[in-house]
Amino acid sequence: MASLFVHEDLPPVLDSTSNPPPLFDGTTRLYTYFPCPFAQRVWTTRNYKGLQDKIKLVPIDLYNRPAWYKEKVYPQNKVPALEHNGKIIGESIDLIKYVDSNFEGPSLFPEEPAKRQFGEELLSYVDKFVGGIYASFKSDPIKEANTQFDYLENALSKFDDGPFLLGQFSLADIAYIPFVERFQIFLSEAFKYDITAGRPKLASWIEELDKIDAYKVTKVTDPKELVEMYKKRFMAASL
Ligand SMILES: N[C@@H](CCC(=O)N[C@@H](CS)C(=O)NCC(=O)O)C(=O)O
Repeated sequence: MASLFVHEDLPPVLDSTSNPPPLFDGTTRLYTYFPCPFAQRVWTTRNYKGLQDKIKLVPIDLYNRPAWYKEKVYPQNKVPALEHNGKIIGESIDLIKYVDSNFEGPSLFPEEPAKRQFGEELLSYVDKFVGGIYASFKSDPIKEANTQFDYLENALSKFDDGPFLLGQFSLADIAYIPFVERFQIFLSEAFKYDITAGRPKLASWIEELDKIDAYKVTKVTDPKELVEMYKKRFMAASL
């Protein structure tokens, strides 16, 4: 089934001066921070499944957080978090699986056992992919980027019935793309490294993802700000 995405106006961002929403009133809420790649995974999943009316976005200003968020919503004080059926659930990979399994809309995980198995493998590997690249900014980003993006290029060869990691668009693509998007910007800007050079499957994967509105509306809006943030956060010692 194709995406049920519909365009929407984004709600205002809540900060330390904002009142909490009427918590645990039966509304399902996704607490988010628009620039966060982890939260972006859940936002994209929600959009693709057409759940704009069922899961309300509650954007939080992470740099000026309302005290009630930690006290009353999510003691871990991170995003994303989902308020659903009187409970708060966190962790983006658990959440994209949860939203896919517990809400209506097109399924984002295939039925075929071989695809399910590889999908789980990709979802287990994603922290290594992300962590490896983050850690390498202080040492040898080119070497690590070669390893990690070759891994993706290789993974994209596994199924040839579509341009995505499991053939059709799935949770596996949603888990990786927010980070690939950011690494593409940063590696190009800071190291003149083009992640798609010599990787045709990766290039067409990104191109196809860019055609999916549910993802497109969640993309980085200010690449310059991202580059500055990455420099400060991951390369501070070398500045
Ligand atoms: N493992 C978590 C990571 C979430 C995370 O680190 N979110 C960041 C924003 S991108 C956050 O909330 N940081 C606030 C903090 O750590 O205080 C997930 O996958 O959801």
